[in-house]
Amino acid sequence: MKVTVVGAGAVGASCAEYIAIKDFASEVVLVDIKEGYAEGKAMDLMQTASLNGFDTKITGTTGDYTKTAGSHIAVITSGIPRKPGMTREELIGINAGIVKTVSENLVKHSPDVILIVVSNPMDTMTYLAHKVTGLPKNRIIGMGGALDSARFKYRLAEALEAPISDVDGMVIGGHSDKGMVPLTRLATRNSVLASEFLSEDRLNQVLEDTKVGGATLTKLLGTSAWYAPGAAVSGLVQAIACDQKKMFPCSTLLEGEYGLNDLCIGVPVLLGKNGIEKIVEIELTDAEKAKMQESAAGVKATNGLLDA
Ligand SMILES: NC(=O)c1ccc[n+]([C@@H]2O[C@H](COP(=O)([O-])OP(=O)(O)OC[C@H]3O[C@@H](n4cnc5c(N)ncnc54)[C@H](O)[C@@H]3O)[C@@H](O)[C@H]2O)c1
Ligand SMILES: O=C(O)C[C@H](O)C(=O)O
Repeated sequence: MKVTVVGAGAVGASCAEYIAIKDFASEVVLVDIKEGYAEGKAMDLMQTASLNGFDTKITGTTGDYTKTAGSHIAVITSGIPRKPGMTREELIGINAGIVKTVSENLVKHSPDVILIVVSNPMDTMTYLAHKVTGLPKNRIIGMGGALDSARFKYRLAEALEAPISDVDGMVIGGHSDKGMVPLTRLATRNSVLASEFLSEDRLNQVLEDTKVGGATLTKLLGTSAWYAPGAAVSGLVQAIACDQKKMFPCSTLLEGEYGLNDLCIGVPVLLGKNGIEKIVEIELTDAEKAKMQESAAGVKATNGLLDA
């Protein structure tokens, strides 16, 4: 199983590291535009192999896509991250051009590839990848909900004063400060609804903290986060590589599902060897449906900037 990761920066390198540590891929190719950078990151990571006990071979290249030929899965993390005070949507001007060129290059050398889009604004970049490659919808996956759900569980565990392994929860909707829809109604501690333990106010606080999870870290770090994003991507890659049929909220092209059309947005999907093998439609309340509609309107407004 060959995996390419484009962008050897914070998220790309973290993602490559988690993939290698989990030791399910034979090969990871890192690609960057900065001369020598991907080669350097690959060498540094390979020097952790004997320490961390993995056999995955990691190599790096400065923009030579022939080295990515025959990739089963490719992750796109190339692009600029936001700085404190910015929104993800403000990155579109620079990142759209990068994601377009990178997607074209990847598909040219690996026509059967499954793409995982990470660069922000992620839902719009996933939609753009569809437009430029024309790949079937099961083979283009946007990563956002897996990360947002991990942050939701972190905040739930904090509020419940419970170990994280005790809690479960999911975030759907757009991967943006305003567009996320954490499903607090369905959050649980060991199958018991979180609302049995937490007041409505406390659950709302969990919801609000989750939605600004990325912005909170960006303020602390001066750039956006990478450990949890890298881990979340590696989870999606593993689910596909190992045909796990695992459920994650991912950004996918909707054609009527959830009453939405012609956009990519986060909904639960099953991931296996074919990429997105099923979009899971769960029954939402009227309030949750309204939030999804609002979130979709935000994503569509950003998509509209692609043509501008
Ligand atoms: N979807 C998510 O949940 C999520 C999570 C974290 C970060 N992100 C996004 O991922 C992107 C990367 O974040 P980061 O922190 O790793 O940034 P970074 O600056 O550390 O790394 C980005 C890398 O991309 C490279 N790059 C730029 N143009 C390229 C091109 N044309 N081809 C190949 N490489 C190119 C840069 O040289 C750099 O090394 C940002 O857009 C960020 O907003 C998304
Ligand atoms: O917050 C960001 O800009 C990066 C990423 O989307 C995240 O949620 O960590």
